[in-house]
Amino acid sequence: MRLILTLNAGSSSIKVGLYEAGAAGGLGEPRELARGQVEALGAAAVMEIDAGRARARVEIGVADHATALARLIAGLQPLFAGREIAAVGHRIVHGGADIDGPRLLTPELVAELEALTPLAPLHQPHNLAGLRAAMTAFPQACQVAAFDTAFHRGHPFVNDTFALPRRFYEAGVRRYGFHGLSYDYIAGRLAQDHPELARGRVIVAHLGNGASLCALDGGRSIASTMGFSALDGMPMGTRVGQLDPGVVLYLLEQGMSGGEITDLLYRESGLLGLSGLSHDMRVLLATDSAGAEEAIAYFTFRLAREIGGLAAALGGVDALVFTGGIGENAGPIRARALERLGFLGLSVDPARNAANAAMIHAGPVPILVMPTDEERVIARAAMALAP
Ligand SMILES: Nc1ncnc2c1ncn2[C@@H]1O[C@H](COP(=O)(O)OP(=O)(O)O)[C@@H](O)[C@H]1O
Ligand SMILES: CC(=O)OP(=O)(O)O
Ligand SMILES: [Mg+2]
Repeated sequence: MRLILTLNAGSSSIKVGLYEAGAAGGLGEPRELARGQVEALGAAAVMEIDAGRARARVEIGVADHATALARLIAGLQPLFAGREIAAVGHRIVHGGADIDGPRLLTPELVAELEALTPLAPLHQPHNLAGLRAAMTAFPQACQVAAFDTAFHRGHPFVNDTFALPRRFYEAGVRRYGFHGLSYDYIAGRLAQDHPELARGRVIVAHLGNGASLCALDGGRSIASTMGFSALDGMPMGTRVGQLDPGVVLYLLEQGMSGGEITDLLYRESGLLGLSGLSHDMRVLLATDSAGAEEAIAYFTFRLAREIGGLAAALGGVDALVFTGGIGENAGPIRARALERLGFLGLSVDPARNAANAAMIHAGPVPILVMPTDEERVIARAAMALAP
């Protein structure tokens, strides 16, 4: 059986997966052998992976993604036990306006993806660092990209554009949407486990370090809260979310540089900026301080607003799904946002919500908690495209 490695180099975390391809010809499901993750790079970063008979413990020990990814791939070798990696699947956050599915990575495509780096400065360089490390380590393997943006490329024009002069849309200034691998996985799980819901109007809230929501109509994305970049919509761990562009103009006039504003909006804002304490929702929920409370109040208020907005985009809501680290685990956050949404038929069962049960609703509209699995979607793409 052919081995597939998946790399998901996010803004601060790195996730890897090791799979065995299913039946030849791209049929069947990849079989998961192992997975590992580091939440944050840095001196203390260590990844431990257990693949049953083989284990690896990789001391990453650095914050820079290129070195970290090269060390990681070298350290994973014991897991492969002399077997060849047939394909490496990469999460690539930005695929631009035309890419609507996974692609084999060619030098031309890599150059195009490099040019998109300014649109996703927290992700694209790391994704491409993973690609370079994998090409060096596995020159014989085929390299496949699975894109966050691809799942959203069918949005109707009103959800794909800004009201700028039309030439900007033609030049690629569009609402792309992200987290598409996660939404693809959830749409697939819904179709399998709840086909009647999957045919309807479903709002999916992917709440992790990055956070966005997606409106699914019959399993297809019709709108996302993230736009041109992975900054828009929900406030996130360190990203600002929705912001009046007048603020950016004002900051420029005040003498801040582009680089300083980028740092402010991507790295110093969101939960961290509002609380003055931490980007991590677990820390905020466990802390009794005015800053933590205000950050949680803003996050849950915006979450309710975004759900209301997407319900309007869909013309109603037949189910709501929570996923991502916060969505899957933070009952108090779900409950607080849902307090405002009874008018949509969304209300929560406190006991099931506290237990992170698979279904947590008390009202007429199903509310589900579903673990996401971006790695599996990447592995499926690699398996389908590897010759
Ligand atoms: N029990 C929990 N309660 C609240 N937040 C949690 C909990 N578990 C995880 N999280 C949050 O989930 C985030 C990570 O989510 P994840 O989807 O793994 O993020 P990413 O893939 O974007 O790195 C962490 O920053 C943490 O704040
Ligand atoms: C696009 C995005 O925000 O990704 P992540 O949640 O991995 O930071
Ligand atoms: Mg994520």
